[in-house]
Amino acid sequence: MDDAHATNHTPDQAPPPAPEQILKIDQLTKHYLMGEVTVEALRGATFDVNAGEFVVILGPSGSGKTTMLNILGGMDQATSGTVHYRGNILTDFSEKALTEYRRNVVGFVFQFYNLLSNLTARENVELATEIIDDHLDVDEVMQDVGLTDRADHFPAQMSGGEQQRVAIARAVCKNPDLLLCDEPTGALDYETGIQILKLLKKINDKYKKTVIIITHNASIAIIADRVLKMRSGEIVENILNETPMDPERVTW
Ligand SMILES: Nc1ncnc2c1ncn2[C@@H]1O[C@H](COP(=O)(O)OP(=O)(O)OP(=O)(O)O)[C@@H](O)[C@H]1O
Repeated sequence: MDDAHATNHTPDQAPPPAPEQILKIDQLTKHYLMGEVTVEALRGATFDVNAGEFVVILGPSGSGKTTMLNILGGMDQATSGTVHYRGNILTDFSEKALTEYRRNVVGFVFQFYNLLSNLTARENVELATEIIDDHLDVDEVMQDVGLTDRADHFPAQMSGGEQQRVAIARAVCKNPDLLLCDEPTGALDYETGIQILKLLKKINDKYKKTVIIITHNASIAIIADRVLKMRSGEIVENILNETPMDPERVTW
């Protein structure tokens, strides 16, 4: 090969780096024993998630979405199969390692907010940061979620959408690697739900957090980078979306 060929690969022409994998889920099963009956909540679910992706897991009631999210969040144990988190085998973690994982890696957003009612919005967010060394700035995150003016209000003085914003601020402020959201718009009206989806997209863009949303609402899928469809404990479709839409385009 002559010199001209040897310099063929300029930085401009170099192929883009392979996406960094954050989660690798392989043949995951979860069985619940209910008296004599075994409920198979997960039946060999298999998929990967790349760092920074906005993922929507879609499925009807009972398809195993919450079970999946709880295992990915280190809150439940799989029956068999593996979950790798950045190359570490989460499904082999000790209780101590799982506690660290829940504390430092995962931010959780629940359908019904789960705020402490005797603390203000700001105090709810601050409390979550107290156990974290490298948390984000509380004021900046309160501003991101549009709640600077409501920071001193108690949950009972706030609308559902505002309470969900506090819950998102609380999860994001921990500076987690993974933001796991269980039906985050499920308890909200349409307009408020869209605002919450916009906020989650903003967090995904600004802080480069990997966001996973589980929902039965198929309309939300258009905003995702990756859509995973679940049925009866299995991933039946894994769709990469090259052109995710703005949440304003979602209708239901
Ligand atoms: N703790 C439990 N004990 C026994 N069975 C359970 C438990 N948790 C979930 N299941 C069962 O596992 C299956 C999957 O439930 P899961 O909550 O993961 O589904 P889902 O897709 O999140 O449903 P939904 O959208 O209604 O919340 C269901 O049949 C459910 O009844």
